[in-house]
Amino acid sequence: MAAVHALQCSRAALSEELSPISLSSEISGTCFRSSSSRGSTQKQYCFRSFLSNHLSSQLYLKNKGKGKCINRGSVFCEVSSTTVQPPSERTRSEPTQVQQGQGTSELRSTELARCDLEDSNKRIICTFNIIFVCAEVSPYSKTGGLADVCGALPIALASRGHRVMVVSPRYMNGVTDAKFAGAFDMQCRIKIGCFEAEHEVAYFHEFRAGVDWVFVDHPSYHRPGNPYGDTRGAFGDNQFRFTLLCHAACEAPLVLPLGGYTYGEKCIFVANDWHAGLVPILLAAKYRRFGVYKDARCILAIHNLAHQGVEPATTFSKLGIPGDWYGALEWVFPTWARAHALDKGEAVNHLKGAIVTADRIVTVSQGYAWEITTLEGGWGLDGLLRSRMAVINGITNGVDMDEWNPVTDKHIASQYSLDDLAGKVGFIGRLDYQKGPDIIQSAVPEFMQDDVQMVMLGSGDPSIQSWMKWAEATYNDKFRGWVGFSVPVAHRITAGCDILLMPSRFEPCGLNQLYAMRYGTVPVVHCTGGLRDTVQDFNPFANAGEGAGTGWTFSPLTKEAMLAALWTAIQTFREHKTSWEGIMHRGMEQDFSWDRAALQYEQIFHWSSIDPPYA
Ligand SMILES: Nc1ncnc2c1ncn2[C@@H]1O[C@H](COP(=O)(O)OP(=O)(O)O[C@H]2O[C@H](CO)[C@@H](O)[C@H](O)[C@H]2O)[C@@H](O)[C@H]1O
Repeated sequence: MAAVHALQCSRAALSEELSPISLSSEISGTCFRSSSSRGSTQKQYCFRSFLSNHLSSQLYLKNKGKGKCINRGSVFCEVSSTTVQPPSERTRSEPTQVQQGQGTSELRSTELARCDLEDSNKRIICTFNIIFVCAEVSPYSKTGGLADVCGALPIALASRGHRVMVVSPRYMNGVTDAKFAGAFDMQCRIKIGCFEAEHEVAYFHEFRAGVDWVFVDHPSYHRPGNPYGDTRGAFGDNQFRFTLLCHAACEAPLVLPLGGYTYGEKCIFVANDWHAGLVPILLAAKYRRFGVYKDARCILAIHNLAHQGVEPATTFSKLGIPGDWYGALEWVFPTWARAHALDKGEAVNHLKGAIVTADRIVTVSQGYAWEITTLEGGWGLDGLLRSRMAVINGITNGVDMDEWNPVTDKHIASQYSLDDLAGKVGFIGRLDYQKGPDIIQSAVPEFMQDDVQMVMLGSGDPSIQSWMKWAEATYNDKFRGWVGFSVPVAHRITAGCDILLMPSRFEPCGLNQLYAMRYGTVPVVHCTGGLRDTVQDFNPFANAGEGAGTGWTFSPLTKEAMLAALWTAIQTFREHKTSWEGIMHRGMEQDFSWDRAALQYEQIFHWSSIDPPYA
């Protein structure tokens, strides 16, 4: 009970900004700082990072002493009796599995077998030079989960002994510029030939948490708004801006003397989403054919297949890619998607280009790795993805344990109420088709009849934004809608609600349900993608009546199914307190640390370096 009390204490009240709803009121306490659960969680985490740092350096020294290390540039690689299965054997049967329509479970068990990382921890004794290329990275720039991943995974990899650089634009929007204050001009200028001109870019650099954070500076990154657009919509020159990023990222390991030494040619690039999609093509077309980057590899990390970077075919000649590589980016829309009779549907697709040239492909959960190879989840790329099935893996995202820690979270207050039995339900996310806010919209009139309170945070679709304002006015004592993007409010909602609702139509991984579980907030989610992988349905009868599961999943994605799951959850919250505490406990006890995912990424890097370059 003490632990649960501590958990309850850490469930802070929502912010003053969300008042006047009193989401939690009566009992206040300074609470969780003295919580025993906090102590143990922190200790375990510290011990794990200590152990992994210690192990990687020990292993390196040990093998160096035995003369087992080959120093290949800056990559130390053990020649060992490793039992890593050759990629061809490992993957031969997989496309067949999917074609035969075997279920997800078979596929998942194959994937799990491939990422048997308990074991790989013992046998992989390599360090890599790793270059992440991404359009946004937390805490410097963020609109969503891509930034969270690119801000945390590199640190986890660096703590395991790898040399890691993250390359992202230096956005100066007049509002969040101070976030880049620790990054200094490296006085290194290069000229990039693309879009019919030579464009000079500069590099800014900050070394933090063991990682080289490199920011590409160019006037096109200096404007109000977020990384992709402003209040009037997406920027019209995004293709140019991210083409520039890809070129600059490919040059960075060759030209930047970070800590006195360049990263050199022998590196592993991790190209994130379409914005970095030209990286594997450039490596092959611009560099490798002239003998540069012969030993480099590129992993494509797909966070969201719905965004592909599709532009008119005529833009190909501006990308700075040799003309004979047009086929890699070529994309033809199906007839039904063409605008008019003379429209030939010809386009270039940056993500498609990366899919056909990357050495390996990673998605952010195993469920999503399978979904993108299906007609329903492939967004037109399922055929191509099936053809590369042998090199696709799913690795579930982790959680930044420092940023999302209910024990030390500076954004949340400490008041809470054990007696407040009105279920508090929250939603955090972009207001767009993917996240299913329209399903919530359709359910709210019925849902508000119950003794519940609901808070939504997000921005996007103007019609949903206006509806949130309408709902707040209509159900003033029960509903709050916060239109905008606010990390502190996201933390407060995660901590203050009893239930987090995620009716996503598709969800490659989803981070909010992971954050929620870590904060003892119970997720109720649509059974799809990473949500299905990470939330286990509550079963009160499992474990000899002790119960099992960490939340509720519902399917199909309808108002009725969602309300049924919500009402079951709320009834459990009200009438079965012990079961509820069990669900909270099990959620909080899960290991969502990036250490686990970092191990799996290491395995992928290792496999990619066994195979010759794909393109
Ligand atoms: N209005 C708001 N104010 C403050 N914070 C807000 C906010 N709206 C969203 N956020 C924050 O942004 C992040 C969104 O995470 P998601 O997992 O939903 O990612 P997203 O769909 O953007 O990205 C894609 O990439 C990620 C990472 O791989 C995948 O998990 C995901 O499934 C995929 O769609 C969370 O940290 C959330 O708290």
